[in-house]
Amino acid sequence: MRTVDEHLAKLLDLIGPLQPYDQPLLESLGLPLVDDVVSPIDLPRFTNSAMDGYAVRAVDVQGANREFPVTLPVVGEQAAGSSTPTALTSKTAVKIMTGAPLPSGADTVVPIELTDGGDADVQIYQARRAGENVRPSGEDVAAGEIVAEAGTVLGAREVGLLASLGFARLRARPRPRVVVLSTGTELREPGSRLDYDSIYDGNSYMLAACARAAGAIAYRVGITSDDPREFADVLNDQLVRADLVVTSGGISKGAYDVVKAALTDVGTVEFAEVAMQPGKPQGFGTVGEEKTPIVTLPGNPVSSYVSFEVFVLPMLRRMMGKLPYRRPLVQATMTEEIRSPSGRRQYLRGWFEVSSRGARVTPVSGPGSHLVAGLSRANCLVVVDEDETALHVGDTAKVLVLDRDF
Ligand SMILES: Nc1nc2c(c(=O)[nH]1)N[C@H]1C(S)=C(S)[C@@H](COP(=O)(O)OP(=O)(O)OC[C@H]3O[C@@H](n4cnc5c(N)ncnc54)[C@H](O)[C@@H]3O)O[C@H]1N2
Ligand code: MOO
Repeated sequence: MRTVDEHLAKLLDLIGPLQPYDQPLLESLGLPLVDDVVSPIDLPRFTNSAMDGYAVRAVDVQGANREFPVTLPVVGEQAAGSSTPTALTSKTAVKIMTGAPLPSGADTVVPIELTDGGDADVQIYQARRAGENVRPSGEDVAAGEIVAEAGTVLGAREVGLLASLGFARLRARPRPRVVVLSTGTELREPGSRLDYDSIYDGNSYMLAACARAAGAIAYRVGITSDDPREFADVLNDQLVRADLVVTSGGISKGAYDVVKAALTDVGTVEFAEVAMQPGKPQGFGTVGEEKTPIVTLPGNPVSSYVSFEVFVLPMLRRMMGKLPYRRPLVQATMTEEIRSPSGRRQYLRGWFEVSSRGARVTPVSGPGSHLVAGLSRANCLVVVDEDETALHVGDTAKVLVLDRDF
């Protein structure tokens, strides 16, 4: 049996980062930048007022108070976006709004609450220091400065900054298009009627959701039967829109293992056993003229989920240019004992929490790879290495905390 790490290395070899292109800014949310972004402008663009009030020279209002206000003539008004620059001479004031350019000659702004709010003349009730309530141009960003480095994953704050700098589009790698197929004659679409031995197709929904949560575009094709010909036809039809195909089921040792039957000796697909639990049977390779990568996951739902986490998620991240490829392991203290057979890396479902006592993890659900409700109650996977057979209360466990950005 090959190890998880050996298998993952082979999968990562199968694909590379997708070709970047200019994407609309909002579409690049969650994607890493391909290039450093250099600011074309200063931010603030121009020196402006932080308050609604009066732009003045600090020396002209020195010593002002409610008993002895300083009175100045109001020589103009400056609103944000009015496009007409104003200037101010000694011992005058310009009425100004928040965000409006500071008139030349002014060096401070007296908030309107500290004046009588006059239009022709204004009484100033409190002195301000030079620079108070003034937002200097370039204070935040200077033109020519690198504001975001290549590799930065764009979140809401970065998108806000880049829009503020005038970027409508950015070079980023496309989201991989993932075609998800589930196989099994026993499967039925949710919402349809069940026969006595049929079950609903949970996996194609779960895997499509996993792909979407990873930042990919998921095409859930749904169910194909255990007929290898039908599977091969559906697969061929889908290749045109796939950067990666992910299948579930039909790869173990049963009489109707459709994926294995259809893909053995086709393209470069190979089937292997990986020293992990769940997720022992695995397959991968390329199919079709374009050599589209395909990963065939086991049908047991928990096996499918864990295989996606461990193998497909790193592939999608590599295609998008996101680092690291693998979800980081964190340490947590076991609150209960767990046992594990040696020779296979175990991924046990757990509940991870951080409190004043530190990070702790508690096993959730049994180890059966059919226990989907148990899986849904977990928020992490406890990773027990191949050579470990037990973790005791108080031991430090390695944990993959699910659903977190990294
Ligand atoms: N003789 C052996 N039998 C099995 C072995 C083995 O080594 N020797 N390995 C077991 C392991 S481990 C796994 S995992 C499974 C993998 O089997 P397949 O990938 O071929 O999957 P299926 O047989 O098609 O299905 C397994 C199980 O999962 C259910 N299933 C399948 N698809 C879905 C779906 N879309 N939604 C919900 N449930 C699904 C299916 O009904 C089966 O119960 O093989 C073991 N057997
Ligand atoms: O290894 Mo299978 O993937 O346990 O259930």
